[in-house]
Amino acid sequence: MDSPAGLAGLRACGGTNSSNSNDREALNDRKFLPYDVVAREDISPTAFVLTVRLSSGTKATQKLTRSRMNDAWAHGLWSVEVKQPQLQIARDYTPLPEVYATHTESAGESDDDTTLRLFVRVVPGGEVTKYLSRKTVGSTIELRGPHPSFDVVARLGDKSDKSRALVENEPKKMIILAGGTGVATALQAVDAALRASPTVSISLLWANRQANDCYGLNAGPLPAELNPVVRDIRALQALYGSHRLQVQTFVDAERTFITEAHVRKAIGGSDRKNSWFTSWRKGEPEAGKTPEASGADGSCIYHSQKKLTQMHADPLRNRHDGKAACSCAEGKNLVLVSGPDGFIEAWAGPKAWQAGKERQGPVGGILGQILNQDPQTLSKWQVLKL
Ligand SMILES: Cc1cc2nc3c(=O)[nH]c(=O)nc-3n(C[C@H](O)[C@H](O)[C@H](O)COP(=O)(O)OP(=O)(O)OC[C@H]3O[C@@H](n4cnc5c(N)ncnc54)[C@H](O)[C@@H]3O)c2cc1C
Repeated sequence: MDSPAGLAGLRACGGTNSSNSNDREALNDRKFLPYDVVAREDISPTAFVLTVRLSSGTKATQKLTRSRMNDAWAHGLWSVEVKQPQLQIARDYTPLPEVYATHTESAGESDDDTTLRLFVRVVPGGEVTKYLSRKTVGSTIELRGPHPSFDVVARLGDKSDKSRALVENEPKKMIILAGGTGVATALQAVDAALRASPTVSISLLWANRQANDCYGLNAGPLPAELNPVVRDIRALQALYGSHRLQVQTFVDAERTFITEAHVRKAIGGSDRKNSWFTSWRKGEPEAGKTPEASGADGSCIYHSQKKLTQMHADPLRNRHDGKAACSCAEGKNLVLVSGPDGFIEAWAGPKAWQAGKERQGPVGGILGQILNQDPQTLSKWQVLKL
């Protein structure tokens, strides 16, 4: 995640020039709109999930909000900004995927449901998180968005809504290294990828400070006793199969940490004999494979490694025209790194500022060491710093 005090977290709080009042009063990326807090679930003294809904508006603005949320969910990764009105500052938060629709009967199903769930951790001295920590059911907060981030499904190989064949024919892997609330972005990616294709499998490595942040993930308590994030992960596993969403948790307080060995194992997968990892260990390229054989087009916005270093986010795809967004022969496996700046830097190197936007920059850190040693590996995997 970006530096909270960085420019990405401090977009100007302005209005919209649009003449269309529905447009202005439905969720939009220019004007902040009031949302009611309709539920609050505390995970620990410093972490909680707020469930919010558009405060007012006509049926038309609610439907338009819902339609914009649907576009954002179709895109995959996205965030909204929350404004602290006294200080006139805003910060980004990542809506948790609508897995709650599997826990409740009504939510997420109607065409005017504007519900969003935000997972927030209070940071010491943090202005917006302090403000949000005081919010209870009946409070109002102001939101704008959606702000699209990366389109993980396109990067895995999907070309359009009408042509899912690419992803379905080619098993793809996604490895996610998540630190703390970085799990919100991880869950967006999990939901988007598993929904898109039955042949994507995911390994989520989730690091937390305290055990109760991820308590009950691997066994034990009934869903009602679980915190909302753990409950969502279990619901996703129930929906798609725990073989497709493997989760390992690590707890600082218990001195368990994600290590390079965990990541190598996740990338190498179970069939070590035929994996790129074995080739890399032997210092040999995989038989018959060259970087070009992966089919990645150097000009493709989704699959060119060079282009990725310059990118801030992926454009929204036109989900209905059926046109291929890229002409690469195949997609990429993905390593997603989502968490505080220090976490991202250690695993994947720092992001880079350019022309007022935070770009991906080259892959460094531990993943850089792993991946850059073998061109075959680089041709098949992409790292996204989130
Ligand atoms: C795209 C995006 C999505 C995000 N999604 C979420 C989300 O779903 N949930 C969530 O809780 N946060 C999320 N964040 C981070 C969030 O935007 C804020 O930066 C964070 O909540 C702190 O805001 P603040 O105003 O309370 O702290 P600030 O007033 O900005 O910072 C106060 C102090 O705390 C330090 N600090 C701030 N954040 C952290 C941190 N994470 N770890 C360690 N020190 C920190 C700062 O360096 C500073 O010294 C996201 C950020 C981005 C860019």
